[in-house]
Amino acid sequence: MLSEEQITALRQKVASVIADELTRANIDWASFDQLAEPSVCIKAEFQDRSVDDSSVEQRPLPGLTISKVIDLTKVTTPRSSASPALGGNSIGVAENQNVEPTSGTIVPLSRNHTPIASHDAPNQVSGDKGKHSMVNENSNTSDGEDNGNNSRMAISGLRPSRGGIPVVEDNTQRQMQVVNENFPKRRKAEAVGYTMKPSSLDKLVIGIWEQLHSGVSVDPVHILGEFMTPPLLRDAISPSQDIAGLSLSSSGPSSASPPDRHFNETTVLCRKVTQASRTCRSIEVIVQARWVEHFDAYVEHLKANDPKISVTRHRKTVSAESSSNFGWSEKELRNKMAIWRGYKEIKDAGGWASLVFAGMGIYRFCKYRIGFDNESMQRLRNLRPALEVAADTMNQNWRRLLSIVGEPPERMYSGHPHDWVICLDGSPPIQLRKTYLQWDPHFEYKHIDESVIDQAAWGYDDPRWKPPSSEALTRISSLFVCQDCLNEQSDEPKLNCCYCFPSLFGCATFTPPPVQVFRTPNGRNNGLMALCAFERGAAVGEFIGVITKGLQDVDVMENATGSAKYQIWQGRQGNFTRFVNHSCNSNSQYQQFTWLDTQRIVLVSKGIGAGSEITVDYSDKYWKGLDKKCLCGEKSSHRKGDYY
Ligand SMILES: C[S@@+](CC[C@H](N)C(=O)[O-])C[C@H]1O[C@@H](n2cnc3c(N)ncnc32)[C@H](O)[C@@H]1O
Repeated sequence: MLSEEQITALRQKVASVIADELTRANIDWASFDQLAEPSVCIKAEFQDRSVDDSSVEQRPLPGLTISKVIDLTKVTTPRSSASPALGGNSIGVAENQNVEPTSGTIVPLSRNHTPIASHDAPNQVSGDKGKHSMVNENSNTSDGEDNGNNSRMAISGLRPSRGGIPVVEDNTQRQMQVVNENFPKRRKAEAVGYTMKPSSLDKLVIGIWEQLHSGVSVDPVHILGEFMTPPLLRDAISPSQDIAGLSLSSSGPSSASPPDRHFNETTVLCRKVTQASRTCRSIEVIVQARWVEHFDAYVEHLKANDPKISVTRHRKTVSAESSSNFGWSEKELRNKMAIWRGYKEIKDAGGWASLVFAGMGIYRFCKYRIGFDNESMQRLRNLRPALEVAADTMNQNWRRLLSIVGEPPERMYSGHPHDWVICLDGSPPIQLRKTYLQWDPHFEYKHIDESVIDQAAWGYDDPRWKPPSSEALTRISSLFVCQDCLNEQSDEPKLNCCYCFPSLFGCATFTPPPVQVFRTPNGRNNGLMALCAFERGAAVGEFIGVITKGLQDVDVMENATGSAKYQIWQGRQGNFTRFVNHSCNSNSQYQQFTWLDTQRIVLVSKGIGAGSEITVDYSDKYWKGLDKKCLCGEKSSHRKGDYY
C-alpha cells in the first residue's frame, strides 16, 4: 500500500515526465492555429515491467489507466484577461464553467484541511430548523454534466469526493444564488447609518476607520525602549562605499555589510520610526485635547476664587502664563489652542479612540472647523461605541496611551470585532450571542478565516476542489493558474501573480475588512455595514463557513463543482458574510472564484458607499414559499407585489 506522500511523488513524477516529453517532442506549435477545435489525447498506462517474457504483452494494471481527450479550444482561443471582478465579461461563474477540465490533468495538489471537531459538526446540531439556505446553482451542478470526469484520483493530492450527494429538493426555499451575469445598472445605495459623503466630518470619520483597519499599532511600547538598541545605521553607506555595498575604503570589502543587510536593517528602523511617529502623533493630540480641558478648568478655578474679574480677563491671564511657558506669542498660542479645542470637541463626541486613530486630516478639520455643527457632533456621538469596539478588539493596547492623560488603560470590549453588534443610535454595543438567544438559548458563534471541512460529510476531501484548467497544462512550471486572469496563483506573495482579489488571496498583508455588524432598525435583526467605501469590483470578503452536505431547512449556501454538490453552513462558525441581508436592489453579489484549484465564493461590491449597509440579492428561490416578508424597503423591488 503506497503512502499518501508516495502517491503524490508518483503523480509529480508522471506530470513532469509528460511535461518533458512535450518539450522534447518536435511539435509544430504554429500549426495549432489551423485546428478549429484542438484537443490532445493523453494516454497513460501503469505497467508491470518485471514481466520477463517479452512475448507476453505487458498488461496495464486494472483501474489505473488514464485515457482522456482534453479540449484545448480555450487555450488557443484568446480570452479576456480581465479580472473576475466587476465590469467585464469575465465574471467567474460563466468562465469557470467553460474551462472545466478533464481528469487528464497533471497538476498535483495537496491541501490541508482542518477537520472540524465532531461536536461542531452541523449534522449533529439540532434545533436550527427554520433558518435560511442559499444556493449557487450556476455551476455545473448536474452529475451528468461532468462528462464522466469523476476519475480525478490519479492526478490530485485530494482524494475524489465520495458519492452520496445529498438529496436537496430543487424547490427548497431559502436558497440564494451566485450571480452569473453582468451587473445591472443600479442607483446609489443609501446609507443606513452614518452618511459619509466625502466632506469634512465624513472624511475625518472615514480616515479614522481606515486607520483602525490598516493594522496600525498605537502602543506606547513603540516609543519606550525601542531605540535603546545600538544604532542600526552604523554601517550607513558612505561616499567611500559604492551602491553595491562593496567598500572602496582601505579597510576592504570584508568590513562592509552587504546591501541586503543594509536594506533589511533600514527597513526595521524605518518601520520603528514610522510606528513611533504615528504613536507620538496620537499622544500629541490627546495631550493637547487634555491641556485645553485643564486650561478651562484653571480659568474656572480663578473665576471661582475671584468672581469680580470677568472670565475673559481670567482667560487672558492664563493665556499669558501659558504662552510664556510654551515660548510662543499669545497669538501663536491662540491659533494653536483653537485647533486643540477642536481635538477636545472631537474627543467629547467620538471618544478618545476618534482622536487616537484620526489620520492627518484631523488637523485641517480642526483648523478650518468646517462641519463642526451640532448634527455632525451628534453623528460622532452615535459612532463612539462603534469606534471603541473596533479599537479595543483590533488594537488591544491602544488604551495604554490614555494613561498619559490619566484615563483608565483597560479595554472595554474584548474578543473578535464581530462579537459585538453596534447600535446606530449610539447606545451601547450588544454581545452578538445575545441577539440570537430568543431563537436559540445556546447560540454561540465562532469566527473563522478559512472554511472548514465537515469530516462527517466529506472525510478529508474538499468537495470544492476543481481540476486545473487546460491552461495550467500548458504552463507546467505554474502549479496553480487562475482560471480568470490566467496568471500563476500562490499563497506565497513573492510567487503570486494573480491579483483578481488581492485583499483576499495571494498578497502579503491581510488587514481586517472595514465592516461592522449592526442592529437593523426594521426587524431584520443584524446586518453588515461598510465602514469604508468598497469600489465596484472589490472583494468584500469570502463566504466562509463549514463545508458540508445534506442539510435541510437551515441556512446554507449551496454550490457545486463539476462533480460534487456541497453546502457552506454558517450557523455556528463562519465569517462576517453571515450577517449580509437581502435587498432587491443590492449593492454586492456573490461570485465564484477559484483559488489554488479550490472553488471559493466571494462577496463582490457593486459599489458600496462608506456607512451603507452591505446587501445581496438572495434570489427569488430563497424567498419562495418562505413565511417571511422582505423588509429591504426597496420600492423598485421586483418582489414588491409579493411582499408589500
Ligand atoms: C443570512 S441571514 C442575514 C443576517 C440576519 N439578519 C441575522 O441577524 O442573522 C438571513 C436572514 O436575515 C433576515 N433577512 C435578511 N434580509 C432580509 C430582508 N430583506 N427582509 C427581511 N428579513 C431579512 C431573514 O430572517 C433571513 O432569513
